Amino acid sequence: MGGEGGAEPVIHFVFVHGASHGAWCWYKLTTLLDAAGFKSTSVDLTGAGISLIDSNIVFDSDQYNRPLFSLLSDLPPHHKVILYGHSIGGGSVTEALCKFTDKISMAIYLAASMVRPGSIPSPHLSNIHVGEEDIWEYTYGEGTDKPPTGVLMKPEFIRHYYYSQSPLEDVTLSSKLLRPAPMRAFQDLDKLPPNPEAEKVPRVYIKTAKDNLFDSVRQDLLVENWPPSQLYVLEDSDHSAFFSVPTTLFAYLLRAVSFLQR
Ligand SMILES: CC[C@H]1c2cc3[nH]c4c(c3C)C(=O)[C@H](C(=O)OC)c4c3nc(cc4[nH]c(cc(n2)[C@@H]1C)c(C(C)=O)c4C)[C@@H](C)[C@@H]3CCC(=O)O
Repeated sequence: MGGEGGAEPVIHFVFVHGASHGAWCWYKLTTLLDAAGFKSTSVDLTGAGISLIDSNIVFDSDQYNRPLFSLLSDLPPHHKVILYGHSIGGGSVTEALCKFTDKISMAIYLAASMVRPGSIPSPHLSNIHVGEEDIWEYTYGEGTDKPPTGVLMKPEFIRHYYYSQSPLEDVTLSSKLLRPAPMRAFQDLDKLPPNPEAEKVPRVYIKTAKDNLFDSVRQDLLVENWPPSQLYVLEDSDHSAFFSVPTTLFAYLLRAVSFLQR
């Protein structure tokens, strides 16, 4: 899996965050993995985390995903990784799966967008609609007469929708780190041509049962439309399992990858 040339192949996880989040959100899970001897890398997509780019000038999914694509294209020959995406980060995972199929041994989707390449995603899959105010705050980087360029959840809704079951310290920290997400980059995620080779890579879906943002019905719909090889349910998790149930998430991760070694 790792193929470093040493005695034991290194199992290497690559983590991809969802909207407004960054590499920082994986700190609990990567601490557990590193302590257990695995290799883990968390990326900041363009305009997220500590990326120096303003998300209002991220125009498409290729630009948004570039840090992930660079990481995958720089891997040594025969080195494969396990890609792990949260929420809309699942769209980035699927794009990477299609572009770098031979670099990926497994794709794991955590409460994530998992849409089969070549299919037309149902409009019911997402509750987030461009320009609607409600729980979202929009940024108009090109003027108010143009479509919005950025989107961020309003502070008063963050606890309920992202982190209802998570420790308060994580909510406090996240509230300071969330950044507007690049609307235009999301609009072309999940619009991929069919890719039979990418479909051969094993996929795992992890459902979050106490999720106030991406409810069970819509997660089930994704799973039904593109059945994964393994399905797990985190009964006590909100949308952000990396904060609310990190140790169960770690255990499921180990169980999921144990199927690769058989
Ligand atoms: C507004 C347009 C754009 C979009 C934005 C968006 N999607 C999510 C967020 C934002 C700003 C979130 O905050 C949440 C997330 O990543 O949390 C960390 C998002 C989700 N998106 C999902 C699925 C999903 N989204 C879209 C489309 C868009 N999202 C717009 C283009 C699709 C498709 C294919 O159209 C899908 C399948 C979930 C994984 C989460 C929760 C979203 C929800 O409850 O609706």
